[in-house]
Amino acid sequence: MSESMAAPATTRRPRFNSAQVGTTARDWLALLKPRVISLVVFTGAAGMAMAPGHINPFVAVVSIFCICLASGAAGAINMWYDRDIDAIMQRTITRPIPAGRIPADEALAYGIGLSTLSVCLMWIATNALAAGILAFSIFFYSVIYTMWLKRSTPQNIVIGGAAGAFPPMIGWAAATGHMAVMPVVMFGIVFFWTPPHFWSLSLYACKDYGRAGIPMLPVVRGERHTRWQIFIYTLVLLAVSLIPSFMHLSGWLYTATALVLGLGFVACAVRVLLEPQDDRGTSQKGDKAARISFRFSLAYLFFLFCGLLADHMLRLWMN
Ligand code: HEM
Ligand SMILES: CC(C)=CCC/C(C)=C/CC/C(C)=C/COP(=O)(O)OP(=O)(O)O
Repeated sequence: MSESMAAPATTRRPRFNSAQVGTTARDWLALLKPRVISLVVFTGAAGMAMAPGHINPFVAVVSIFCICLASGAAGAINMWYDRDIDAIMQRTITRPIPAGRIPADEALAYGIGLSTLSVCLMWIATNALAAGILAFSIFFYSVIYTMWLKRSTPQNIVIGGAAGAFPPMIGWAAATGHMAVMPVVMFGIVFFWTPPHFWSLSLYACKDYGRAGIPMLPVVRGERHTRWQIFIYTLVLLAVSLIPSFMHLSGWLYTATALVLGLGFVACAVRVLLEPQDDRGTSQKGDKAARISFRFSLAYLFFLFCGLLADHMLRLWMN
């Protein structure tokens, strides 16, 4: 399959509004990709908690709420734009727009409205830097990743992953009004975590992406190549995760956490690499190793940032 692919034709539906189809609150919530938000918000809160000085608790809660709103709003714009391919893929066919429970134009208005609200509220509650990075993250995910990269290159999530890596920087900026090395390192960790996170899933969602014409790595370069890329990126991630230790930004507790989790992730990647497969690299075990690697990726990021926070608190307490 070529790297530059035409977007699939948009599904045509009769015009209707959400009152006519009995849209529920659950549908509006689903548009925000709430489970993804939970981890995005946690990384943003971690960036804020790592920052020096004291942040007013009310401002902290409002800032975290803004990251939550922004991430959800970007997810809604993503679902609006991707409604044609979401209607083709098994994994996404029951989403509110392809299932006909929310009209596409209402989803777009919702996404734009929440985006505007989140950025304005962040600016009022904190500062221009935090609001600016928040606005840029929404733009990066909904326009650069969703509308451009996702349908045009198998490197889509490597570059697009930057969108999801900004929240620790947003949290830090909200607390301090400026940037520093630590939030940039946290950005780097999430950035290099994204490829093994997503490519693990893409190995078992490969047929769906192929059918929808999306040039994800296993569709374009094959599953064997993707297995190697997952392995290489987990090694790079292990190295990047140790930067806080080498730069004396964190202590032994974080170093031990990063080593244990990092080696665990590398072990998952080795299992993905060595899983019994046919000549094309397709698993003969129902993609068990890739499913484990995807689940481990979520636990990895959560516990790594827990380790960073625990280490930070321990050092504050010791001093
Ligand atoms: C461009 C970057 C990313 C891509 C392409 C990506 C892709 C995906 C996909 C396709 C899923 C499956 C969703 C489903 O089952 O419908 C998923 C799940 C998930 N992602 Fe990512 N992801 C990215 C970045 C992130 C980031 C930055 C975070 C958080 C820091 C994150 C957190 C999660 C979580 C928590 C889930 C599990 C959701 C669930 O249990 O349903 N992802 N991701
Ligand atoms: C503050 C802020 C704006 C943060 C943004 C956070 C962010 C970029 C999250 C990305 C999460 C995600 C599920 C991407 C998948 O999109 P996809 O379209 O490839 O996946 P899909 O096929 O499941 O829709």
